[in-house]
Amino acid sequence: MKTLITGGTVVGPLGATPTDVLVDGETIAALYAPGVASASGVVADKVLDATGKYVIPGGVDVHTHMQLPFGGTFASDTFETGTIAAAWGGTTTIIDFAVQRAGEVVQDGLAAWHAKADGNCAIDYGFHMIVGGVDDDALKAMDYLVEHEGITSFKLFMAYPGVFYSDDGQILRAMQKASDNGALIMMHAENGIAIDVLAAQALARGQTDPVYHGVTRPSALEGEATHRATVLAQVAGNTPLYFVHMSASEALGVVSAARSAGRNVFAETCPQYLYLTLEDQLGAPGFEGAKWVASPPLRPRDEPHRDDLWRGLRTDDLAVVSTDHCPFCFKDQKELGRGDFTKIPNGIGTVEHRVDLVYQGVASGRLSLQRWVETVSTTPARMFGLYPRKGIVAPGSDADIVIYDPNATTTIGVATHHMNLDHSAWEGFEIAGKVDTVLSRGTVVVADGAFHGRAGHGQYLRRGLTQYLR
Ligand SMILES: NC(=O)NCCC(=O)O
Ligand SMILES: [Zn+2]
Ligand SMILES: [Zn+2]
Repeated sequence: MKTLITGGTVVGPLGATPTDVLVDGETIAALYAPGVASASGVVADKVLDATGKYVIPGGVDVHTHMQLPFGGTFASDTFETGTIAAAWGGTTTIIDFAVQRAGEVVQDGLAAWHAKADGNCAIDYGFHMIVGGVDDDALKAMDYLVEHEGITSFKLFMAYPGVFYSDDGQILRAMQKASDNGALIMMHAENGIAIDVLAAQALARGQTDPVYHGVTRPSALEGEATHRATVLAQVAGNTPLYFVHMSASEALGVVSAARSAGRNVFAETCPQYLYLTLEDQLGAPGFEGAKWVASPPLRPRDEPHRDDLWRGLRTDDLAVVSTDHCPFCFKDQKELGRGDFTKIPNGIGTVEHRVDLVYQGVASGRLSLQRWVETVSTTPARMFGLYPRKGIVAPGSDADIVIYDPNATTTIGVATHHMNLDHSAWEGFEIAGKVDTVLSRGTVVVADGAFHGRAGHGQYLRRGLTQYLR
């Protein structure tokens, strides 16, 4: 089956160029200057007219938590519902986090994630591994996963004592292992020990509302943990280090300084930290703010975090925008924390909206077209060993393609989204631009306002080592 995409402007890291794209089967076969394909007699089974639209590589969301058991419940999107929602939003690859908890065998945690995901995903998927219990066996398993399972990134937590938390010694040992086997260490950098003290003190004062989740996780404690992790990575042998869901100016400053010193230190942020605030969302009246309880928390409106994060995206100090998609319904899930903010399951659902939300940076003049594509697709693919199979519109790459209409508009809301979530953290957000058509490995999965894909189409991706080292 051959598909010719005509009349569009292909956007990639090198710029935006009017180009026709020929897809043959699951991959991109050729790129043509406008009109050259028809003049040279190229015959296709299907023609997609992309006139006036951008043709971009499918989005790569490297931070999702489908069906994650967390906070006494499970993230509400399954691999099926979450990947269908992702496809609607122009994301054609996710990397989800398989989990090993302290005392568990790492390979058992991985098998549990395959059991949830295999045969159920509508788009391609890979896994990182959360190592919740760094010990001799887990360290050995890290080698095994890199060599045999295509899992080349491991998340550690300086937050959540008693759940996923690693102490500095455990972090150092895991970093030493990654220095040896080439894996990337992903870090949740918040000082969880200090945060637990602040949270207990707030509760003792009767401060139980969702906003205190933010108040008790100050940005300085993200900055402190970020600094500590960069020092530990240096001591461990200059381990490549990637900070997840960065929210704070202090943390970004640490990353900028490390990068200026030539270190292999990288970071992602998420749309919630670019747009939403502690006062406007987390501080909503009553218990409403629970919808936006996530860690790190939304930051105060009058502090410089959001502007700094946008600047970081421009300079590549922030290389990636992921979602940290971890949805919990308001009813019965977020409500577990009524009267005690520490019991509100942490997480926000955004997997469907990332490509649109970052495009708003282009629409508002804060980000170039190239940086949009780099931060949502090309760099995540390179960072996590998927390039050039993913992340670029080029001959030989998987035909994961989004036709994006910059002249259409959409409004986000629970009535129209496809995530399994009874509210939207983005309710009423007006979006300039719209995902028009989505191809996943050559198959049209979204077109004409309808989903044409199927659960089970998505393939497991064995990943190589990071390709983003300096
Ligand atoms: N971020 C969040 O609040 N929930 C998901 C787990 C994590 O990434 O820390
Ligand atoms: Zn985290
Ligand atoms: Zn996460």
